[in-house]
Amino acid sequence: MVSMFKSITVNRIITTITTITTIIMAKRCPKSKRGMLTASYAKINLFLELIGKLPNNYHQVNTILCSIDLFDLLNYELIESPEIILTCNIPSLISTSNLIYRVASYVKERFNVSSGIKIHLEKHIPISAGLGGGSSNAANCILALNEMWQLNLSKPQMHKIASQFGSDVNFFLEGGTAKGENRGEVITKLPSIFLNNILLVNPGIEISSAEAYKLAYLPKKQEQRKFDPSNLIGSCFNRLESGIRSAYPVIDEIINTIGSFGAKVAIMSGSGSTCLGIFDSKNDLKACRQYFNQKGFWTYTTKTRETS
Ligand SMILES: C[C@](O)(CO)[C@H](O)COP(=O)(O)OP(=O)(O)OC[C@H]1O[C@@H](n2ccc(N)nc2=O)[C@H](O)[C@@H]1O
Ligand SMILES: Nc1ncnc2c1ncn2[C@@H]1O[C@H](COP(=O)(O)OP(=O)(O)OP(=O)(O)O)[C@@H](O)[C@H]1O
Repeated sequence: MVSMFKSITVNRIITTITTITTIIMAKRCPKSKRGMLTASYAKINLFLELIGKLPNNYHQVNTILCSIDLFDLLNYELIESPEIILTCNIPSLISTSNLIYRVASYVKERFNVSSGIKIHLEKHIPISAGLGGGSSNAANCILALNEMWQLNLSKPQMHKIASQFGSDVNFFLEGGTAKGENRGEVITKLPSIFLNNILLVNPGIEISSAEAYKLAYLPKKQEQRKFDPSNLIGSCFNRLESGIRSAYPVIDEIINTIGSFGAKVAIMSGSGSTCLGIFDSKNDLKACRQYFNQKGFWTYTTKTRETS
């Protein structure tokens, strides 16, 4: 009897040790994922000032970026064959110039990955619209492939890759609220800025970042604005806005109209063409949204997010 009791106790101890070891091993060596569905969030720029020109001819910026709850969906699936297959609900984005394809090809080659990947992009973020959709997808791809291909890349390694694919990609590796400096790729995380009742309006025109920067006025040092978090609403500003408002009267009209519906902030996001209004009153926002919907413009009601 005593010897039977002893053997049950020993078995229990062995089982417990085996379970604990399995959990520890699983945490250290996560199983390779076969598939993964992710959200790739957009951003708005609450503030963007031009500080000067960099030796590489890019503009030196000081910008405040916030993730918002508008997103594309990206589905990743491991495949045995070594290809990178990209599919998308918008056929014109199925191309080797898509940032997702470029990032995946680069990572595969740089880290000698033998397996392939099938990626499906379901696009909801308007394109060339100042909401960073392509950059967000690129960052999402770096983070996802790191897991799917078990690369164990550190955050600094991922940031190094990100900066090669655009000035906004580094922001999307972090998300939430952040300051962007240099050409935008030097990111400092900031305490989250919570903003609700944000209306996005896009008239359906695409504006490239290159054009927005080309049209911008570079202010002298004493004219440069500063972002003051204690005066958040009064600080919202975009130096790229006035050049675009002159070149595209529809953007000027949208910003004026958003203001006339009672928004406390009415500015352009990033390089445009999306404009945003921040409202105190939900009813004012609804009326404004309805006005632009009737004109056939794309609209979206959103809020800021703590992560990307
Ligand atoms: C407007 C913002 O979205 C604000 O967050 C970004 O500054 C733009 O980021 P992006 O679209 O990722 O831009 P990139 O792909 O890096 O650059 C596209 C083009 O925009 C111009 N460009 C971009 C960033 C920068 N700081 N100065 C520039 O002059 C350059 O002509 C560059 O060739
Ligand atoms: N995955 C992608 N999603 C959207 N656009 C992409 C993607 N890959 C490449 N592009 C190309 O990148 C260009 C800009 O796209 P994107 O939508 O990121 O602009 P944006 O929102 O103005 O970006 P930003 O705010 O960073 O200036 C377009 O010409 C588009 O065809």
